[in-house]
Amino acid sequence: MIGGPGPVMTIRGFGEDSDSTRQRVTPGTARRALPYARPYRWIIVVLLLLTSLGAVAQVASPLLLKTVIDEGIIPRDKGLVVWIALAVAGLALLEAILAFTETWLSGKISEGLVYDLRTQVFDHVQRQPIAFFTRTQTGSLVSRLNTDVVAAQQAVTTLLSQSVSSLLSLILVLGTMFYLSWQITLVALAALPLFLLPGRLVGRRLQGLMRESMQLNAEMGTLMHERFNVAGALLAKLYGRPDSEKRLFTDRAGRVRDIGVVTTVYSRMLLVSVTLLGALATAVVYGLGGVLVVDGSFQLGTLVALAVLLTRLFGPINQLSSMQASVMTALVSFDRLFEVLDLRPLIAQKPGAVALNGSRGAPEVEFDAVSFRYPRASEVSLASLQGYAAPAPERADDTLTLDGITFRAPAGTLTALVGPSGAGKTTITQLVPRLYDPVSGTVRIGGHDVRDLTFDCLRDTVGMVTQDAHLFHDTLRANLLYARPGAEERDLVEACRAAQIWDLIAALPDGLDTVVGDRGYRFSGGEKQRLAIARLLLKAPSIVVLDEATAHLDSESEAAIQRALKTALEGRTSLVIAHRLSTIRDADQILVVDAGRVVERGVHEELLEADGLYAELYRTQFTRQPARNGAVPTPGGPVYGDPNGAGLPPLEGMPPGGMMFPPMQGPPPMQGPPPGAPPMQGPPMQGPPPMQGPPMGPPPNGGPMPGGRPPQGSG
Ligand SMILES: Nc1ncnc2c1ncn2[C@@H]1O[C@H](COP(=O)(O)OP(=O)(O)OP(=O)(O)O)[C@@H](O)[C@H]1O
Repeated sequence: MIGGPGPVMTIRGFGEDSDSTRQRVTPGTARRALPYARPYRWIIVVLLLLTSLGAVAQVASPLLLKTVIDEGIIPRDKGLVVWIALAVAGLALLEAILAFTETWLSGKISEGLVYDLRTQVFDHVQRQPIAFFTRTQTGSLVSRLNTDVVAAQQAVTTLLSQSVSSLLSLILVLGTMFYLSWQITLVALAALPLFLLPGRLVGRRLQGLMRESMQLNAEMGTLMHERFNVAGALLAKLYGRPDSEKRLFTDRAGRVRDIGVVTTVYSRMLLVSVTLLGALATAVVYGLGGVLVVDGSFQLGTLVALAVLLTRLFGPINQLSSMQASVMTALVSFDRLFEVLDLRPLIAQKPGAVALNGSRGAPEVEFDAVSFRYPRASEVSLASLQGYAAPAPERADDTLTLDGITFRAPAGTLTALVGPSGAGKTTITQLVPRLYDPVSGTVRIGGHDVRDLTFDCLRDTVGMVTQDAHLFHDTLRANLLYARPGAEERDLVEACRAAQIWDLIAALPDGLDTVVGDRGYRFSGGEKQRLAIARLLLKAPSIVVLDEATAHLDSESEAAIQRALKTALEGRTSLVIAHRLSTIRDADQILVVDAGRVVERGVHEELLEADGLYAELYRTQFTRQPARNGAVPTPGGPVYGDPNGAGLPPLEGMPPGGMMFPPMQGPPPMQGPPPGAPPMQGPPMQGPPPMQGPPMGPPPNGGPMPGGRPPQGSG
């Protein structure tokens, strides 16, 4: 959610959305919640026994009080007084032991429940497809795992520790009172329905308030989450204004405060009304009982015992009536958790899914008439997790993002995807590891429909490096081991070396134990991508899906990434969203994607010759700078660095192989001097600094491009 400049933007959050907050608890929620107590049934049985024993102890002490007054103090029997005093002390000790054991047992149950619910929800959420996460607010999701889980647990604990003991206390206290004085007990019983009324009335209101409060807390959490991660903080620093940011937060925190006040008032109202009723009933007992004692039809000890019993009668009633309210509010939390648990992952592993035979080398990737549209929010997520209430019902947009994509990427070859922005290149690559499923057509790996393969197999087979490679806020080592937990130190070093990042890591004081900042913000874009390549190399997948960085990199990083990629793609079936000249030149096939379709396909020269979209893209994307003297690379003409064009001079204005940028004004920089030329002193004039790494110019012998793709089978 974004706070606009100036006055706080009106945000249609869930606080104002009646549907999501006033919604009643789904019928059957309580029945569904009960099985969560099943694993603890034996502890629950012991707990119930102990609480029942506690209830008996509660009734025993007023009876001892009556005995000590009527049979010990008034008849002056010192021996009996001492014995009863000892019994009271023993009873107090027993109650203390019971209370301690009950707390321990109920703690075991409640924390166990929190653990069970959290792990279940976490596991369920992590199985959701990527579309779920693109639609969901992280803060709201985290709130479900924190606040709702705890609220749900509190209800179960309250129910367990209070329900049986309160009910038993009520019965025992009433029975004892009846035995002592049926008249006074009848008066107390007459007041009983009054005690249940506030719980019933306030409980409903509390339920609504609870749901709203949870949602407002989640909104506040989301805001903090969004603003305090590095990307959000950066955006806020660059575009946000501290005052409007503060106002936005103050607004949300204010709503949390307001609802907190109302909730407290309602909860307190419940307690106060029950206490008031209790006090009124006690007054009746004092009045009625006192008159009976004065009349001599009642003993003093009995009146004292009745007064004490009465306080123990209202305690359980109070608990029972507030329990009703707390269970009702807690059902809201269970309901909100079940809502998440009921969300069936749109992409799931098929029963009987198979794994590929890993020993057969890199498999082929095939798209067969694949069409795709991004799932609608309602298909993958929950309105209450998306943070905004949709202003209107979601538009049914059935426009296809991909329309009938068909191609084969033969085993061990490089397929480059090029096309205008928004054409669908990333979408195509996301169908290979099943981040999404097509709406029609089939994506195959090694001849198998990807929907028939196990998730483990897909994870092992397909490695993906995105432009903005994510790193966890942990050590470099932990980030690398995430791809292959069992990797040894030398494997890590080797992968880092191959990814051209080892020198940098070795130079850090803590080496591999350096902690990466939030989302890898400690490293530059180029460094992060090389770390991601190292992670990919550790995983050693047989299919590589790569989105080349579009960012301008200095020539050194560019060359380093290129070398890293050379290793990463070697001997693997690769699908690369190409932004580099060297990639499209070295590609075994280029697919030109436009508006969700493959509009051209072939190799570089063929496509240039066809003078279609590719030739246009080539001129605009790959050779941005107008050439010297206004010349542009000639479609179909000789290509600098082309193995077949050995010895041909570079096209004017075109950077040497592997370099998309920068534009050249002078002769192409070379790492080494051209054959026969005197060694170059200093950087070349007017051009970018000389490249480190593989020479960027055409090889003198007309062989394959250095830094480019090795000949088939070399890996
Ligand atoms: N998660 C998503 N939900 C809905 N639509 C999406 C989603 N991701 C992408 N799109 C849309 O799908 C279309 C294709 O996007 P895609 O990212 O595949 O394009 P691209 O060719 O990779 O573009 P670029 O070169 O700019 O990265 C775009 O119109 C985009 O707006």
